[in-house]
Amino acid sequence: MSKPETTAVQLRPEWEALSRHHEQVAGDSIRSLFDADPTRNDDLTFESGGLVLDASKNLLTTGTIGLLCDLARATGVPERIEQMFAGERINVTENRSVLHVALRAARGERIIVEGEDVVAPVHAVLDAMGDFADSIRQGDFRGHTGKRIRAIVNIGIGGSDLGPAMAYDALAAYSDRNLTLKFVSNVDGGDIDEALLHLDAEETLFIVCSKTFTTLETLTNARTARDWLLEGLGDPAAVEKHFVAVSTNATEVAAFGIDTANMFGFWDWVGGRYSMDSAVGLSLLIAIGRDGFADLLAGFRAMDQHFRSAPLEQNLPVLMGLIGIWYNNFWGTETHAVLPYSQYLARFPAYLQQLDMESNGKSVGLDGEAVEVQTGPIVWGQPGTNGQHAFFQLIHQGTKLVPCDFIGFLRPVRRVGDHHALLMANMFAQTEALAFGKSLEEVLASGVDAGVAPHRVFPGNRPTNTILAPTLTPFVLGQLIALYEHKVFTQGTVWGINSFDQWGVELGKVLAGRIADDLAAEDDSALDHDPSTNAAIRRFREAKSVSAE
Ligand SMILES: O=P(O)(O)OC[C@H]1O[C@](O)(CO)[C@@H](O)[C@@H]1O
Repeated sequence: MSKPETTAVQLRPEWEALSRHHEQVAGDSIRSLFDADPTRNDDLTFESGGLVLDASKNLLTTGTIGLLCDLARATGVPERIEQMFAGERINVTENRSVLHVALRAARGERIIVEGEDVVAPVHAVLDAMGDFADSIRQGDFRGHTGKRIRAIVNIGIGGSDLGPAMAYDALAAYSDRNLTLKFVSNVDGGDIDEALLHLDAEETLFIVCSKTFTTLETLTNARTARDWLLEGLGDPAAVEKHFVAVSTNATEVAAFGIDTANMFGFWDWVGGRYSMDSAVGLSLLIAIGRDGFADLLAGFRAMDQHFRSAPLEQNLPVLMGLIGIWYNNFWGTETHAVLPYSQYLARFPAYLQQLDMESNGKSVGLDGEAVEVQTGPIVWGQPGTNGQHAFFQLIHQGTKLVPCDFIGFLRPVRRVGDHHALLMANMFAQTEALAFGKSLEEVLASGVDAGVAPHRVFPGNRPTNTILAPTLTPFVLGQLIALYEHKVFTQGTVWGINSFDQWGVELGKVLAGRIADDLAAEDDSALDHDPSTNAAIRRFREAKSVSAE
């Protein structure tokens, strides 16, 4: 691996300029910023394809945005965007291109990587997925005993689970309600046990989804699913009609016993957490149909084009990335909350946790040296209004500064009474309360007892982004996901890290393999872990021998 020449970001004059700027503005409040410039939201509201970002309830000015964009230019964000779209091997530790943007390129577009167009094969797989989905939705594809497929179980984990699972919930209103979809990920047997509880083997299709097809959880669950199917149908030939695979690894798919004719492929230039718009989205495509999936891809594509072409000062993913850096690196915040005001997006924060934290949870730079600035934040969140009744207390009155993204929709997916207006009233109220708070004088003036008054003060000055979209459609979901994908890339570029590997997950996997052997071994004389781990293994072995008696 060649080590690029880089300047540590904290040594750049643009970083220094931001540090000085922070000292100058640290005493400002969001309230004082609005007092000084009552129309600042006009200058701090940005739009792309109907998606609106109002960044005015942040601890920043247009001057801050200018300085942050200078930093982005100095660290090569525009060049890195071009390198990604051109298929350069920017994932240097794995020597791979990073081309999830090719997954949503329009039919007929060409992206040439090492002499080969990658867009035509993408559309060949999409076409095969669409045909397969049609045959299931129309009842042409049948199970081993001739019954229609009515339940689909996606078996995968991480990027092979979170994306389709999140999007299936998000787009439930667009899904074929005659089909039941389940997502099984955890190696905890309870996951698959519960998922299979009310399913009929004759009507169930398993999609075994794994980029590598070597992942312990997925293969363990897939074997359990196969046993369950064979127990139900009694004929090994049934596997062919009830199992398909999504993978880059045909050899392992065949070794598992799935005919590679029933495999939907993708490529090593698609990272797991960037893969939901590849064949990894097969379960989703079956649920929402090929047109729905095409709309989703069009939404991704619209945001890709915006990211590639909009000036940095107007570029939504770049701005969200830079605002995150402003808090993470200059205000010292540790976490970032994502708060969708949509029950359909309940799993969006969990999806973003992998996208963001697996991408930017790094402490070594592209040059192999330790990074000396803070990198990726801890990402967390829950849908509104539920979060309000759980952890918003801390965001309003706690000692920690938590920058938040509030995501809402102008119209509901389906109107149910006046729920939507109440939902959105809450979202707007929260961002107002967080920004402007309620002073001691205001609390006292409202007649509150002086002894209790301090407890009822809202300090305000808590920063939020407001993201508004017309309504939650497949297109809008695609825009939102791509918005966050490119935000993460922007941040990784400024910090000088590789957002596309995940070596940090490996050690635990290796140790788990060794410990699984230890748990199954005849005796514990060979245990060679630390004393605490050895003791835990012994406790487990003892409990096992007691329950076996
Ligand atoms: O799709 P696979 O190869 O089963 O991997 C699943 C997940 O495991 C990880 O490698 C982390 O362990 C993720 O990056 C990936 O999305």
